[in-house]
This record gives sequence, structure tokens and C-alpha cells, in this order.
Amino acid sequence: MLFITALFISCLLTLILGIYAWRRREVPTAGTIAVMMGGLSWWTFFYALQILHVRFPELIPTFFGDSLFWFRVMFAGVVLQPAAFLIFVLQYTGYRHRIGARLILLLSFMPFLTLLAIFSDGHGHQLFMGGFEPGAKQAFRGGPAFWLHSLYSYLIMLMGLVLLIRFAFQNRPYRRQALIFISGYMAVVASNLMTIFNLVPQSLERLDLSPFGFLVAGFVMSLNIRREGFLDLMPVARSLVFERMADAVLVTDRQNRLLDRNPAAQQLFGHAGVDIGRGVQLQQVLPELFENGEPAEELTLKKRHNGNQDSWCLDVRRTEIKNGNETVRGYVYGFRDVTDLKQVEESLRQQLSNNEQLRQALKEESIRDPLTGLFNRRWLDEVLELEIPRAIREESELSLCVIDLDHFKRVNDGWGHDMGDRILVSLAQLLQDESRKHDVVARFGGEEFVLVLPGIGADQAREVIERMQDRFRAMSFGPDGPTNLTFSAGLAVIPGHARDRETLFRLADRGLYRAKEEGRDRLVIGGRT
Ligand SMILES: Nc1nc2c(ncn2[C@@H]2O[C@H](COP(=O)(O)OP(=O)(O)OP(=O)(O)O)[C@@H](O)[C@H]2O)c(=O)[nH]1
Repeated sequence: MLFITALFISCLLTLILGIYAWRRREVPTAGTIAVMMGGLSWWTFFYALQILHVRFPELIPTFFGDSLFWFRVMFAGVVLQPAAFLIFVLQYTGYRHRIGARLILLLSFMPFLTLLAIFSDGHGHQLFMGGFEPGAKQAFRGGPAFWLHSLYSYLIMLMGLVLLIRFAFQNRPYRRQALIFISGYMAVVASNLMTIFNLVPQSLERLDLSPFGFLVAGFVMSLNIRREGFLDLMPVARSLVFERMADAVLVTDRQNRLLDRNPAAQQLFGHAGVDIGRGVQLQQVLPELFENGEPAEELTLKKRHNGNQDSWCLDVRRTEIKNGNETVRGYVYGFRDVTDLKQVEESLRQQLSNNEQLRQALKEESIRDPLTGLFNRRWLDEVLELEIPRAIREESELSLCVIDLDHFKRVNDGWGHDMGDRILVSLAQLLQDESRKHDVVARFGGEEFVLVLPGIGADQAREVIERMQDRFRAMSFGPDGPTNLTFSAGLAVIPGHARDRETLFRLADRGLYRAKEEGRDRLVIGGRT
């Protein structure tokens, strides 16, 4: 009776755990745990029915006249266990991508055959039951199919166990929960092994001990869920993140040999034609990443096949993987595709530079005379505002010369306005040619020009102006243009004639006026001849 009670408690506990896990099935391993727990619950439930049938045949009937009916049904829950266990371990230890249709098919082959053997194994057949008689208080020996299935189960469980133990030692944050899970499952394995190898003491009437193993496993599992967050903090979440990340991630060992890569990396490097198969040396397949020894922070990846212009701009981040004693075990390389960002950045930069050019052009326009291209009066004012105080501060000279074309009205009247414009442009060009780089030549308005000659006194300025006058006089404006044009000029110098802008201009203007008065085509300095 104690045994039956234990069976039902196991059944209930595993059922509750199964339902609990099923309700959290958005965590991928939880679904598998639900199947495992459901299978265990099934196992214990039908085992209990079988025993009750033997003890109380009138209470628990059987079907098809088969006294082992419930026992056979029970095996549906048994054969499920190894495959579910392995799938869980693969999910838990980060090998989710290995679970495909092929593996599922391979794993279900044996359970399917076993179930077939179980149900076709009627009385007299020795294939699975090995002549087992229920209620005969004899040990269950099992036929060849039973042992084959046991071998298959334990091989699979061993594989899972190895993976789990390796994982537990490599992943400190999950070590406790992984070890607790292993210990729970070991209780199932131990009780099952004791049963199938007939190690159960006679006093326990050779009953199947597995349900007690399930009881222990159930308690351990609930402990794991409550204390270790087994269904919340699964490493699976981490591997899911790795797999679903939009950034390409490559994991290498210390020698930069590739150990793992996520689907985003496969897609990106696959597109670029870079071979990122496991074991390849990163320096060999991505030499541009290590151009200066250390990995670059930015990488431009070009499509390897000739003739294609595709390229990606990648932001690279390398993180060291360290173990407990701080030695580097490998690296994680993260590649973020910043191609679009770069394009936006580039077009913004282009736009900024265009704006700057436009601003410069506008500024130029605002300080230039449109006809001659010389500086205008506005710019001249700004220049003088700086240059006059500087000349005084540095005790150097500065000459200001006001130039005005002689009888320009006659030119306009005689040869037309267009010819007048051409002459203004020619004079502007001449003034520019004859002055130094840091002199300022401006059109002051109409046919009047101003020269600012920093660092030059009256004598030197006179030479410059007279040279200009000579050249202008000698200029020809074609067979239909005027000849021997002249200009008059007035000059004043800082600090000799003035120490401020107004006086300087007034004296230069007065000089110009005097030059006109005295017959034009001459230069008057300081308001006097
Ligand atoms: N073609 C042309 N003529 C201009 C321009 N600006 C001013 N003028 C002309 O320059 C002439 C200036 O004439 P005035 O101020 O009388 O002087 P002037 O004929 O040069 O005689 P003086 O200065 O006394 O030698 C006028 O006919 C204006 O129309 C211009 O941009 N283009």
C-alpha cells in the first residue's frame, strides 16, 4: 500500500511540475521539461493501475484480456524519457541549433520500435517482456527488445550527462542549477538501474523502485525551480539572445580560431563571401581586421567576388573571455553594421560642407563688387577698422589712396555704358595686378577706387600709384574704344598725415579733389601737391 501511495504522490508531483513547466513554455526548455515530467507522471500512473489490477482485478479491469495491458501502456511514458532528456540537455547547454528534424527522427526510431515490440508481445512472446508474469512476485527480466532499449536509453543519457557536466564546469553562473538537475536525474537513473538489474532487496518484494527515484527527482526539481530560478534563469535565454541578435557575433579561442558564430554572422559573412567555418583562423579569413596587429575598431568589408560593389561598414568590438584565474580563454567579436549610419553621416557631412561653401559664397558676394570682383565699401570699412589700429600699435605706416577716373562721363557718353563697364573692369584688374598680396583694392562706388597699402609710406606708395597711372595711360580699348585714359589719385598716410580713419579719408579725398583741380592724371599726397 505504501508503494501505491508513493506511486500516486510521484504521479501527482511530476504532473504538477509538468503543468507548471508547460505554462512557462515560452522558455524553450520548459516545454521539454513539461514533456519529461508528463512522461514520468504517465509512467507512475499506469504502473499504479497495473499493480492495482493485479491486487484488485475486480476493481481495476483490464482490456483485450491482456493482464499486462496497463504495464504496456505505461511504457509510452518510459520510452519518451531518454530522447526528451537529450533534447533538454541540448537546449540547456546551448546546442539548440543541433536539434533538427533529423535528430528527432533518429531519437524516435528506437522508442517507436520498442512500443511496437511491447504491443505485439503477447503471451508467449518473449521479445520485450521476457516471459514476465505479473503478480508472480518474480523479477522482471526483460526480453532482447527490453535490453536493447535500455542500452539505447543509457547511451543517450550518458551523452546528455557528459554535456551537462561539461557545461556545469564551464558556466559558473549556471553551475549550481545544472548540478542540482543532474543529482535529481541521477536518483531516477539509480532507482531504475537497481530495478532492472534486480538489486532491489527481497523485503521490498522486487518492486520497481523507479517511482521513488521520480519522487526524489520531483522534489529536487521543485527546489531547483524555487531556489535557483531553473525555469527563469536558463542559459537558454542567453543562447537565444546570441542566436537572435541582429549584430554578427564570432567566438574564437585565444589563437583567434573560430569556435562559434551566430546566424547574423553567417548571413553577413556569407554574403560577403568570407568563409567562417568552425576552426578557421580569423586572421586568415579577415586579414583587414588585424591590419595593425590589434583588431581594428572599424572594418570595411567588401564583397569578395569580383565585379560586385557591395560593401559593409562594421563597427567592431572585441571582448575577452576569461576564466576564474583571469587568463584569457578566447574572444567574442561583435560586428555592428553601421553602413547606413555611415551613409547618413557622409551625406550630413556633405550637406554641412555644401552649407559652408554656400555661406562662404554668400559672404564673398556680400563683400565683393559684382562688376569688377573687387572688395566693396563694406569690406573696406572692416579692413580699415583692423588695419589702422594695428599700424598705430605696431608703429608702422599705412597708405590709403583714393582713385577716380578722369572724364569718365565722356567715355560713357561717347562709347556707351558697356564700354564704360569694360574700362572699369580693366582698371580694377590693373590695380589688382600692381598691388601686393596683402594690399586691399576696393571699388568705392561709381568710377572711384580705394587702395589700402599696409606697411608702405608716401614715397613707396607714390611709386606704386604712378606705375599704375603709367600702365593705365598706355592701355588700349580696341579700335572703337577711347585711348590715353587717365585717373587722378589722392593719398594720405598713417601716421604721417592722420591717426584715424576719418582724417585719413578726408585728406586722401582732398588730395583727389586737388588732383582734379590741377588738371587730372596726377597724384596729390596729404591734401597737398
Ligand atoms: N559705365 C559705367 N559708368 C559708371 C558707373 N558708375 C558711375 N559711372 C559713370 O561715371 C561717370 C562719373 O562722372 P562724373 O562724376 O561727372 O565725373 P567724370 O566725368 O569722371 O569727371 P571727373 O571725375 O571730374 O574727371 C558718370 O557718367 C556715371 O554714370 C558704372 O558702374 N559703369
